[in-house]
Amino acid sequence: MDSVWPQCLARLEAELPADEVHTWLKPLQAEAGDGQLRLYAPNAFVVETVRDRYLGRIRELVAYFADGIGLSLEVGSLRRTAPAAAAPATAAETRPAAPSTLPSNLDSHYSFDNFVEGRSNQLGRIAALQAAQKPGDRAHNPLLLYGGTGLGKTHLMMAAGNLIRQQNPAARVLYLRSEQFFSAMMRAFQDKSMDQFKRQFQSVDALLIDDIQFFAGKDRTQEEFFHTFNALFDFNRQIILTCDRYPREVDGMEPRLKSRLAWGLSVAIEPPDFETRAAIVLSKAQQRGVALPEDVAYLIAKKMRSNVRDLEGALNTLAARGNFMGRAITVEFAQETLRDLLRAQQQAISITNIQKTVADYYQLRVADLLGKKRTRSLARPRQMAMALAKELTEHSLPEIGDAFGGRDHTTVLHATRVIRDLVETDGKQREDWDKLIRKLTE
Ligand SMILES: Nc1ncnc2c1ncn2[C@@H]1O[C@H](COP(=O)(O)OP(=O)(O)OP(=O)(O)O)[C@@H](O)[C@H]1O
Repeated sequence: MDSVWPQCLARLEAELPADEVHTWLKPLQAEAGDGQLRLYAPNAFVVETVRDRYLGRIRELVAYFADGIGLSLEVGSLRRTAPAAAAPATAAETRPAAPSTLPSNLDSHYSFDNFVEGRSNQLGRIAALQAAQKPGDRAHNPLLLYGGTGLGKTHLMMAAGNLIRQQNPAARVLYLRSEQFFSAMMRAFQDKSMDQFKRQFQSVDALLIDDIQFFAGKDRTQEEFFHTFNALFDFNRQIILTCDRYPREVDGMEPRLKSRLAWGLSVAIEPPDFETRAAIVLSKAQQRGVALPEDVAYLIAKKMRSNVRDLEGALNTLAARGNFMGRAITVEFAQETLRDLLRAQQQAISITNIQKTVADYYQLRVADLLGKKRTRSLARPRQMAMALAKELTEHSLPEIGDAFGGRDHTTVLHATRVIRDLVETDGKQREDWDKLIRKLTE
C-alpha cells in the first residue's frame, strides 16, 4: 500500500508539465493504511487546486494501482512529522468558512455597462475589464486604481468583481473597504482567531480592497495585508485595490508593500472632462427614468466639475424637487433649484484663488505670475494659471489679461491654446492640470 502514492506520482510526472507537478503534487504528503490513502496538502489553496485539476486523474490511478482503497485529501501534514498539528482542518471545513462568514459585499448595481467611458477613465476601465476577464493574470495583478474622490474607482472595482462572479458563479469575490479589513483583523486579534482570519482572506478567488490609503501608519494591518497579498498573488488570485493617490506618495505605507503594489498595473483615474460629465449625467438620468433635457445636463456638467458624486447629487436634487413640485426640469428650473449649489462651486473659484493655488503648486510667489519675467520656469505656470482662469471662471479674456498684470487678451488666448495642446500631448502637464483642477474644485 505504501507504494501506491509514489506509483501514482511517477505516472503523473510522466503525464504533466514538471512545474505543475512540482507546485501542486510534490508538496502532498501521503499516508496509507486502513484501506485508505490519505493525502495531506500544506494549505487550502493546494487542496482546492488539486481537487479541481488533478483529483479525478489521481482517483483513476489509485484505483488502477490498488483497486478498492479509499482516497481523501485534506489540509494538514503527516502525524509523524507534525504531531502538534494533530487536528488538521479538513478541506471540507476550510473551504466553506470564507463564504459563510464573509459575504462578498458586492453591490450588483455597479457594472461596466453603466460606467460612462471618457479620456479620464478609459485606461482604468479597460484594465478593470481585463482583470475581470482574466482574473489573476500577471499583467494586471494586482490592479491598482488611484485618483481623487468620487471619480469612479469603487464603481470599476465592483464592476470587475460582479463580472468575475457572472463568469464563474462559484468564484469567491470579497470586497472590503480598508477600514473593514482593519476591523476584521482587530476582532480576530481580540478573539484570538488570527488563523481563521488568515484562512478566510487567503482563500478567496478575488480580493477587492477600497481606499488603501487608510492602511498608512497602521503597521500591523499592513503586515497582515502583506501576507494576504503574497498568499493570493502566489496562487494567481486577482487583487484589486484603490487608493486616493499613487501609493508611493502615501506617507506611512511600508516600502515593501509599496513595491508589491507596483508589481502589477497601476492606473490613474482622472477627473472627467466636460463631455464625459455631460454623458454621465444623461446616462444616470436615463437609468433613473428622469426626463432630463440635454441643455440641463450641459449646465450641470459645466458648473460642477469636482467629482461625479456631486453630479449625481445635483441630478437627484433636481429629480426629487421636480417630482415634488410637479414641474418639468428645464434650464430655468435647474438654475433656480441648484442656485446655492452652483454659487458655492462658482464662489470658490476666483482668479485670485487660481493664482494663489498655481503659485503654491509650483512653489512660486503670486507676484512672479503677475510680473514680466519670461523665464520658462515662470512662463509655463503663468500660462497654466491663465488657462485655468478661462476654464474655471466666467471672466472674459481681457478681464483675465488685466488680472495677470495687465496682459493683452491675445496673450491669454495663446496661453489657453498652448496649455490645451500640452494637456493632450504631455503626460506631466496633464497631471499638473488635473491636479490643479482637483485642488480648485474639490
Ligand atoms: N464614468 C462613470 N460613469 C458612471 N458613473 C460614474 C462614473 N464615474 C463615477 N460614477 C459614479 O459616481 C459615484 C462615485 O463613484 P465611486 O464611488 O466609484 O468613486 P470613488 O472614486 O471610489 O470615490 P472615493 O475615493 O470617494 O471612494 C458612483 O455612484 C459611481 O457610480
